[in-house]
Amino acid sequence: MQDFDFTSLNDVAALASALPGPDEHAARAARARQDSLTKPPGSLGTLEDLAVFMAGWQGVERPRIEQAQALVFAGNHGVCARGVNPFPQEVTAQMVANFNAGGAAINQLCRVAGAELSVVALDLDRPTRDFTAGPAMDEAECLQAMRAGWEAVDLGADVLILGEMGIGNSTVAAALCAALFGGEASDWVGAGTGSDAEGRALKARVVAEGLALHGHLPPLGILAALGGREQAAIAGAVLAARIARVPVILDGFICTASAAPLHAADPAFLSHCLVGHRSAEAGHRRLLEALGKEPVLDFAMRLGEGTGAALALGVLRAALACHDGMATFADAGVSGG
Ligand SMILES: Cc1cc2ncn([C@H]3O[C@H](COP(=O)(O)O)[C@@H](O)[C@H]3O)c2cc1C
Ligand SMILES: O=C(O)c1cccnc1
Repeated sequence: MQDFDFTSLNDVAALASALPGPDEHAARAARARQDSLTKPPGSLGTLEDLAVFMAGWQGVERPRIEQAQALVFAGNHGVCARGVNPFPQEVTAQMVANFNAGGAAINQLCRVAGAELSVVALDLDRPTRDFTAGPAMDEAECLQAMRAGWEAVDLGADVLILGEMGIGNSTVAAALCAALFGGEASDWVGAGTGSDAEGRALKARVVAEGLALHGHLPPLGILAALGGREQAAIAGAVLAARIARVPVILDGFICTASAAPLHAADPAFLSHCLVGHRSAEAGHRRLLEALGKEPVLDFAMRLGEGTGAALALGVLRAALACHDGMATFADAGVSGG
């Protein structure tokens, strides 16, 4: 893959005109294989669609997952000065230490699902600016974080799982969604780590202030002005994977919202992305509708870190095991319908 110099957000948006598509020939061959396997056609439902999706992006009839990369990006947010976060901001760095020690939920789920986890902490001691006072990041800061995400991607991976850690970022995600897709601030605000009704009302007021300042910007301008470093890094990783045709599993509300500015710039940017689960965070249902994506799982989870995406990797592996390992009617001597 050619390098990209990240000199302007306009250049990033312009990448949309030269994106490689999935391999339609491989996808058709995979669909035909599904129809030849020893089961009534279509009876494995979404497992069949997942296998065909993977075949298209990997460009082979029988896709494999030998190397699954999981990336968790962490960042800190100036908007925490507004009191939108029940937990203190130090928890971001403390959780990064916990990830590195193997003690978080994402560590266990990656181990079970067979994904190799890397954590990328982005300037945790230098939070972004409070978006109700000005842009959270300027263009150069946003591009730098996007580049960090891009460079973290293993282009040889068979699938990429994305997650985030950043105290206060449920407010950031709500602001991104409201600016990109419209509606009231309160439509997108949820409990996050446990904000009560009063806390959620404060979050909605803060998001509305951010919208009034930055809501008019183009999608990637919105990412810079309302997002944080881990949101920009997730967008950069999604972009690198898209260009290298590495399929991606996004996580919950916050991870999906981080990729949403790319969708708003051009929906083709996210055509290689599955969403691992529907988070219990209030805005995720609405966001998935805006993106036109059905999640793999709906498990009432609302943690972040990439946990829902890692869990969905197990389903993806199951889909490929059936696709690859099942006998055809001809092989097994089973009579067709
Ligand atoms: C111990 C702990 C572990 C976490 N792991 C993910 N998050 C999640 O919660 C945060 C967003 O919620 P809010 O906007 O309410 O701060 C993010 O860091 C997200 O990844 C966590 C939060 C906590 C407290
Ligand atoms: O769905 C998410 O991404 C989420 C929800 C609440 C808190 N942290 C993350």
